Amino acid sequence: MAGNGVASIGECMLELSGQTGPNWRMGFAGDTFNTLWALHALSGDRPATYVSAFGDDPFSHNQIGFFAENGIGIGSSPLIAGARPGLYAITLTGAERSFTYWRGDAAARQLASDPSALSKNLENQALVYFSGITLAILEDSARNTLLAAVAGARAAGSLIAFDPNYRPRLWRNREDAQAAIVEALAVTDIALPTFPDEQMLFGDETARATAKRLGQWVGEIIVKNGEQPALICENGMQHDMPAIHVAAPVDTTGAGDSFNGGYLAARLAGHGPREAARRAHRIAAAVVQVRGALAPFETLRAAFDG
Ligand SMILES: O=C(O)C(=O)C[C@H](O)[C@H](O)CO
Repeated sequence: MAGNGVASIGECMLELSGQTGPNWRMGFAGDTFNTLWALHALSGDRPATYVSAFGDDPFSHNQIGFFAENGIGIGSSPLIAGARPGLYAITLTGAERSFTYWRGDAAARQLASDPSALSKNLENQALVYFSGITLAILEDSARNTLLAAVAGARAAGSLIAFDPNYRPRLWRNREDAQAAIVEALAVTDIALPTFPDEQMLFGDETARATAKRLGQWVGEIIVKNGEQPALICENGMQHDMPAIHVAAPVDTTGAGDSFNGGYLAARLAGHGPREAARRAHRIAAAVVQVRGALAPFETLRAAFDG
């Protein structure tokens, strides 16, 4: 029987954001963590676990401390001697973000190094979330371990949610990314792709084409498309859900991840896909108005409740 918890699997980095002159603000972020952050803010009664691997340096300690202060645990995730977190910096052109990474030897790459710890982390979860970035940072055999653990959680009754989140630079080639993402979709209940990513990776011409392709494997699909409407597909029914126009966005980092967190929180709370998408759009609109990927819990809660 699946339990009450929510777990997200991946890499949380050190984040440099909000550059003003030579000064940067350091925080913690990473796509799957950003989603868990919003999901946890909006479903605080559910135990939240960030499933990854961590180092033993001061930055890893601070990172785990930051999670704990905000009510997010790390379960049985490995702590690896001598390892440390990855780092990324946000550069803004207007509000549009681009990222520079230092992450090649991050501890998180070893998140599947202990298969039994990984499976244990996925026990008693109402929902397990992961992304294409989670897949991309793993060696082939570790990726197979991850997908087997996710399939095990699904067989035990957890709902599995997946965002293909394509980062070309993290993959050896396009074919590897396509194959791994299709394998992940085969164990997914709710897919949350972004149209421009799917267009880049699979050549889809429209969001509807993306939904049709993913419909081979997944019953519930939400195709995000920035400021364009999101396309919701559930059991063959399709709806366009308009996004919210933000007059003065400051930083688009984490908007899609936070949308996912809002959508999943709403679905877990019993809302249908359309109401979940409405709330998720409000969450994304709130997140583009703060610097960095994470908005304060109160901001997220106010947006969720409308
Ligand atoms: O790009 C990544 O791997 C990140 O996780 C950094 C950002 O937080 C993320 O991309 C925002 O979606």
